[in-house]
Order: sequence, then C-alpha cells, then structure tokens
Amino acid sequence: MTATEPTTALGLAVTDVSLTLGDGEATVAALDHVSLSVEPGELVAVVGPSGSGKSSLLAVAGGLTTPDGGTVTVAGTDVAALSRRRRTRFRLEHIGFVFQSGNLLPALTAVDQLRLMTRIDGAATGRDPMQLLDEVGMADKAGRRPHQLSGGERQRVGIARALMARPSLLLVDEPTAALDRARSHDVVELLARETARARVATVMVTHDHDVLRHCDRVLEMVDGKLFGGTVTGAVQPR
Ligand SMILES: Nc1ncnc2c1ncn2[C@@H]1O[C@H](COP(=O)(O)OP(=O)(O)OP(=O)(O)O)[C@@H](O)[C@H]1O
Repeated sequence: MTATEPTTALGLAVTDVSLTLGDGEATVAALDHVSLSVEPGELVAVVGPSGSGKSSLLAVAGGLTTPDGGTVTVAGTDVAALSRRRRTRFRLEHIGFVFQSGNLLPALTAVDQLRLMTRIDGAATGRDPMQLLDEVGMADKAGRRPHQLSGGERQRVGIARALMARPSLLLVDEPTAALDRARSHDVVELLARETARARVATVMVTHDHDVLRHCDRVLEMVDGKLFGGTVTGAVQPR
C-alpha cells in the first residue's frame, strides 16, 4: 500500500447501513447501523453467531440487496444508486463472489469455469485463465471437472474464477465449511495471498476460528451490529 493512495475509495466502504428483514411483527434488524471499510489488499474476516447478519452484510456489500439506510461504495461507486441493469454489470466487473462449496458448474473443466467468466462479462480486462489457475496451484488439474477435484481444489478454482475480472471487492462466504483443518488453512492462506497480490478488498464470513490468523482484521457481528478490530496481521486499522 502506498501512503498517497486514497485506498478506501478504491475498496469497500459500508457507511451506517441498516437492513430490516421480514414483515409485520416478525421483522428483524439484520443490519443495525453497520459501518465498515476494507482497503485494497486487505483481508477482513467477519465472525458471529448464526443469524447475526453476516450473510446480510455480504448481500448488501455485493449489491444483491439494497439496504433501507446508509451507503455502500465499491471502488468509489455508490452501488445502490445504480439502476438494476448497471448494478448487474458493475457486479460482474467489480465484485467477485466465492461460496461455501465453490459453486462450480458440474459439466465444465476447471479452466472452462474461468473461461466462461470472460464470455459472461465480455471484459477485455480479464485475466488469463491458465495463468490464474497456475497462481492458485491448479494448472496441472485444469482439464478436470468438479467431481474429479477435492473440496479444497474446488475452492481454489472458485477463488481463481472470482478473480478473473480483476474485481475491486471479493466476498467470500464460509470457504472452509466443507474442508478439513489442513485444507482450510491452505485455502485461507491462498485467499490472503491472492488478496494481497491482486490488491482486492476481501471480506470473508467464517465460523472457523482456526483460520483467523491469516486475516488482517477480525470483526464480529452480534444481533446485526458489527464490533471489533482485532489486528492479527500486517495491515494497521485506520
Ligand atoms: N428473507 C428473510 N426474511 C426474514 N428474515 C430473514 C430473512 N433472511 C434472513 N433473515 C433474518 O435476518 C437475520 C440475519 O440473517 P443472516 O442470514 O444475515 O445471518 P447469518 O449471520 O449469515 O447466519 P448464518 O451464520 O446462520 O448463516 C436472522 O435473524 C435471520 O433469521
């Protein structure tokens, strides 16, 4: 990180965001005045009990859900202010998603999962699929389909796929849920490395306290509120 870069403008800035879910008497404050900023190259973990609002935070940060109040800025753009169509386009170009199971398409080889991304977003700025697979240690298995890969290998391909469009923001939901301890460390270490290398702002939701030492900051959600700021890595809090 250079001292002169206006970094928060390029990463993620969630400011005073609230989100109420449900209707009638059964409403819940899924997000209660949440603020968070993540800089390019920073890996932030969000932990917290089930139902505390972690998935809601990812959905709002990724422009999938519009909050009732507050703003979400990704790479300097106010996501909620975009029309639905522009927001979809913006997501493809600027936001990468990684889910629990890797979410790969069963019929496609590893390299084709990545190639598909270039076709979907048609971006000239996309990365070279083989080079990216090499970066995540999967070049030798580029021709394999998901059922021929281990859980950890599928996650590696999922991470590489999410990085294809050179996103500004990477949102990762429980990447180690299906993995044993050793594989979990490998995958989160890889996330940390790629976050720094690609200069992407990464938010990872996890229940896995074992992998938190690979993260720059750990925040905790409780009842829709975000707490914390334990510094476990090199990046200092602002
Ligand atoms: N579509 C919905 N309608 C009503 N309430 C919802 C809806 N989706 C989620 N909620 C509620 O919003 C709150 C936050 O849910 P959220 O899924 O964000 O939690 P979470 O921390 O991701 O949980 P988990 O760790 O179990 O995935 C919970 O009380 C949940 O029951």
